[in-house]
Amino acid sequence: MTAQTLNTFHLIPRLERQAHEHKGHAGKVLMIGGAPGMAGAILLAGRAALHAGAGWVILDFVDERAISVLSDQPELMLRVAQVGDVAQIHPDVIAIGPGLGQGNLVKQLLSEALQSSALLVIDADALNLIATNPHLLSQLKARSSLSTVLTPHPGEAANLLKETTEQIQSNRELAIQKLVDLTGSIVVLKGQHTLLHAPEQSMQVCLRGNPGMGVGGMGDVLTGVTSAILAQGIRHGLNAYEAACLAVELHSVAADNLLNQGVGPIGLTPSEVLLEVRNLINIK
Ligand SMILES: NC(=O)C1=CN([C@@H]2O[C@H](COP(=O)(O)OP(=O)(O)OC[C@H]3O[C@@H](n4cnc5c(N)ncnc54)[C@H](OP(=O)(O)O)[C@@H]3O)[C@@H](O)[C@H]2O)[C@@H](O)CC1
Ligand SMILES: Nc1ncnc2c1ncn2[C@@H]1O[C@H](COP(=O)(O)OP(=O)(O)O)[C@@H](O)[C@H]1O
Repeated sequence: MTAQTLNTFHLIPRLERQAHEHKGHAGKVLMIGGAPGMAGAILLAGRAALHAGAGWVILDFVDERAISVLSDQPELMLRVAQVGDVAQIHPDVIAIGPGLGQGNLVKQLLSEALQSSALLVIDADALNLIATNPHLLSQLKARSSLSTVLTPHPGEAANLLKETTEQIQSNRELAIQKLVDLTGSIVVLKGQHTLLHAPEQSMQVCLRGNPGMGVGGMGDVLTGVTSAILAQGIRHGLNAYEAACLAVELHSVAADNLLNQGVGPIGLTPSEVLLEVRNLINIK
């Protein structure tokens, strides 16, 4: 199979806000992560979701101590993660994984997310948990079609397929096909020339982006942007595959725009990229 080059910006007008719309039309995103030492990952994902247009963004922190030090974005709703939150909050989209860590509570939170009817974005440690826990994998497979987006980098893809990073990178198209077959989900295989694929969808490749994106937190921003586009797409006529494709292209083009403005590649930050994503979504 040969991937088609991603070309999604014609979808942006569908996200346009009509005069009568309120935050409910932009969707509610619940993000779960932020274990000790990794609060920044979920905070970046949350800030990205906010700047990419989600109506509400609620961050569930695994590390309760993190909440008191994170006050630079008061629009975010900060909570301590607990079993039962998904049922209480009723999110449109759940993103789980950035800085999630491992452990029993985290497994229960992931299992709860996998059983919910919300759209799901699964990243980072949540992918590694699925890779080592057949019960979580079967819960993932039981989800309805095109309701879940997985965003592995090559290391996480290797864990899921029980291969090495080198094997993944030596044939990325084969790897993403195997990931789709294994999980039945929308898969975003990150890295240079990010690939997207899903059951019954055509494989896409993103030829945008640059090595300035190789910095901790850049994937967390993609998780946030993807969640926000999914959340807005529900009431704006974008399916989850279209939303994932648009998010990847926005993220990469934002990083390229910054490069063209003389920002980076060395020292380009995820925080700058998420602001440029907002600029791109609002261009008419
Ligand atoms: N501010 C915070 O709090 C932040 C917290 N974070 C959180 O930290 C946790 C650990 O996540 P992590 O991804 O950094 O480490 P990890 O899973 O060991 O994978 C690294 C290995 O994967 C591979 N690999 C990756 N990309 C590749 C590529 N393009 N091309 C090829 N290979 C590639 C590569 O493997 P190698 O080549 O070495 O075999 C590499 O060594 C996680 O929860 C995350 O959310 C981060 O989000 C950062 C900001
Ligand atoms: N050389 C590159 N060219 C294009 N995109 C890149 C390059 N390096 C990294 N990226 C992108 O940056 C992001 C890094 O994500 P990830 O590895 O999950 O980082 P983190 O876990 O630190 O947030 C992905 O979207 C990836 O596609």
